[in-house]
Amino acid sequence: MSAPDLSKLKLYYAANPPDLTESVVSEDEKEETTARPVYPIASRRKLQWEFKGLTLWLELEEFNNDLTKAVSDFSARHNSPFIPKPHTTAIYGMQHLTVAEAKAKLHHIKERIGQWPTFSKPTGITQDIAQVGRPGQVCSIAWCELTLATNADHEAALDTLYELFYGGKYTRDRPWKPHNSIAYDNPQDNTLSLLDTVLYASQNPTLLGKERRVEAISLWSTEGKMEEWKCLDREGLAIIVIGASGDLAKKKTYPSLLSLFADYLLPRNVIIYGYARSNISSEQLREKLRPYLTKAVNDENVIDDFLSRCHYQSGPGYGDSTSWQHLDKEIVRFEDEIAHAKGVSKVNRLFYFAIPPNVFAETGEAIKTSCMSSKGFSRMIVEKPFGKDLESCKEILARLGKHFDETNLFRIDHYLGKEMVQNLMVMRFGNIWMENMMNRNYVQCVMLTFKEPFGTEGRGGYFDQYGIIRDIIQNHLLQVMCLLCMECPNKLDGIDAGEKIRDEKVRVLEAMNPVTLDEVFLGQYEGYHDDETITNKDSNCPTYAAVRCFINNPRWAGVPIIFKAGKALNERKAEMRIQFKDAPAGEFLFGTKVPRNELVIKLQPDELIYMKSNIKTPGFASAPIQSELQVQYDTRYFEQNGVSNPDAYSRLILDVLRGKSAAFVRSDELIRAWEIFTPVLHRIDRENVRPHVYKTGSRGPDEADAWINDKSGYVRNDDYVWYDGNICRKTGF
Ligand SMILES: NC(=O)C1=CN([C@@H]2O[C@H](COP(=O)(O)OP(=O)(O)OC[C@H]3O[C@@H](n4cnc5c(N)ncnc54)[C@H](OP(=O)(O)O)[C@@H]3O)[C@@H](O)[C@H]2O)C=CC1
Ligand SMILES: O=C1O[C@H](COP(=O)(O)O)[C@@H](O)[C@H](O)[C@H]1O
Repeated sequence: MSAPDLSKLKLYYAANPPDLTESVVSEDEKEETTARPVYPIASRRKLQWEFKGLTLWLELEEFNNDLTKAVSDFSARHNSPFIPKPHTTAIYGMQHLTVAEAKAKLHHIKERIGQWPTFSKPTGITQDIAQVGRPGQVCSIAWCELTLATNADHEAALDTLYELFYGGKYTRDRPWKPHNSIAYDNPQDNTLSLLDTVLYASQNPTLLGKERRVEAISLWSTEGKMEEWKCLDREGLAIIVIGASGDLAKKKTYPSLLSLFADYLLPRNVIIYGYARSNISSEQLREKLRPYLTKAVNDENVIDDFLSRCHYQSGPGYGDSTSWQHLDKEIVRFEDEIAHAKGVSKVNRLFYFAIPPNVFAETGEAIKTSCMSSKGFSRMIVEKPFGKDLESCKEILARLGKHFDETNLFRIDHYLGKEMVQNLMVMRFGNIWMENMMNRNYVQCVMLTFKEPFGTEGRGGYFDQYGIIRDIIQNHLLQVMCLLCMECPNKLDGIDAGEKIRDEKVRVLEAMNPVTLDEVFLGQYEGYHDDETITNKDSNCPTYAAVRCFINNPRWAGVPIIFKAGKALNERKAEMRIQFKDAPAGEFLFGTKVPRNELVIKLQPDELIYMKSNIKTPGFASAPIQSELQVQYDTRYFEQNGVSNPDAYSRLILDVLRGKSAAFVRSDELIRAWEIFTPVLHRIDRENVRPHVYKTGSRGPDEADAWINDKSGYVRNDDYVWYDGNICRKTGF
């Protein structure tokens, strides 16, 4: 994101700050005021204020934790107290309600207000000093805030809140002035400055450049000084990683949870239980996870803190209700502990199904009967592939659907959380050239590629039953293709945006015919059966596949779509490649065909977009030469800022915690995806179709390139390749 346009902001600095000697301060502070006229920063007095009663805070959506980070940076920089949670205050200091009464009312907010209207981008930055506060508050403080605009929807929501909490006995001043305070300070030796805040905001563009949703309304006891404030309705979280002994859990799930934890994106009151059949101890699990965690976060203290919250329980099976009852008891014990020690009354549960699909349904059923939360939501994240074919998918849908509604069931496809996939909306619909060229008039073929340099590596128990089409193509590549090829949804934001996007994806799938066997090319790497976790030593399980399909709609009719995926190949790579048709002037103008334009959107290992384009050979020569228009994310965005992209799983797990479902797979998408692939998968199994053998570490079976070129009309330009992190010609420039 570019730096915000600060010229549009109102910058407000109190023109005539009040005379501080007239401040209304609390009794105990008065003495101190007269005792110490000058204060070195290091031994600064506490703020001169005292609040009373209960307060309602709106906790706003954060972008990579930006508000929390701003609060923390400012308090460190100014040696001022840390605001316990970034917030916009909705009601100050209520003294007419007991905590129990207020809590009871709090739980009616959802039904009365539903979703609080989204706040527009901040409209100003304010630095001011106040001596007398609002009801319940006696204070003298300086502060810096991001000022938010209010409108009729916000005013109406706030009216409802007041009515709920005051029963119409208290008339509030209109209009409301919502704001996010990022720092408080002592007025006497206040070191906050407007300029400082403006500079900080300009270096942290999300602070001013984004709309924010209200994620939670929390109730605080704001009695006394800030350090004594206590959240009365803070949420806790129990995460249950099912299949904790497995490959996904160690490589992706736990490291992503750690990243969220390190970035303060998980509640501090969090506990993580692993569950699987393997008989290991919690300590053994921690030791197994540690090497993977150190790759995600470079701070041993944070890792130790995280691991101290990780526990493990084994059981005889995933549908074993006794094991789930036992786990439930453990979680309840945790809930009681934090309720007692920290006043946390709401504890959500997040169940992560990192297991093969054949045990999804029994797991869900056992959780439903024995391990649901009675104190918060219970959400399920279910991995792909969702079933093995159409029939099993429908069975799992039905069995899980009986117990969990769509708002609590998240079918994850982590490719939807990758930066370059999330970028597709803007790429496709924010660029006029892209919108105009992405159709059958210009595009020769679309190719979606997944390559991995390792084989099954102990995952044979799962992989041999599924194979590469079910593992990668039917879900990851198909999902990416839908986003790349779909029509423009009429919304990207707001409550129903997720449905609108998924409606468009389903339309693409509905325009595709089921794949037939002659549209499929299969391969298996040499030595596949040597993995001891593969019991069928004659297995025809494909570890490589190329598949051709078409999207039969006016935009794409006749354009071959190629999916290509393989394990144990020469490199790790995932990309979308759109090859355009020949430039008509090429041959008659330059005497030779010029290479075709190709738009490549690379998901990994690094994020990159380039358009292979023809330019004149630099210097005296004039012959066309292929070059590239390129954006490399690392050098363009990340290196100089010392940041990197959040990983796909972290993004998606966060979406689940926030109840956002747009990047998850809806049941009708799934059914259609299986309708497209099930007939050919059954035929491969039934007829024991033998795959072409290829060498480990190669580009795949020798015959694959010719098959793909024949099926797609793709012209490979071997002169010009991606090599060692750079695009280069093998000869010449
Ligand atoms: N590995 C990865 O990188 C990714 C995996 N996934 C998906 O995650 C899920 C799990 O994959 P992954 O962790 O790689 O696979 P694993 O083979 O490692 O399986 C995970 C755990 O499930 C249990 N398990 C394995 N096979 C069976 C079986 N036949 N019946 C019952 N339980 C079994 C094992 O635990 P125990 O024996 O201790 O009970 C194992 O530790 C799959 O659906 C996969 O598609 C998705 C994205 C990436
Ligand atoms: O879903 C899966 O994905 C991984 C590859 O994920 P990536 O993010 O590293 O590209 C793959 O290894 C695994 O077989 C599959 O189940």
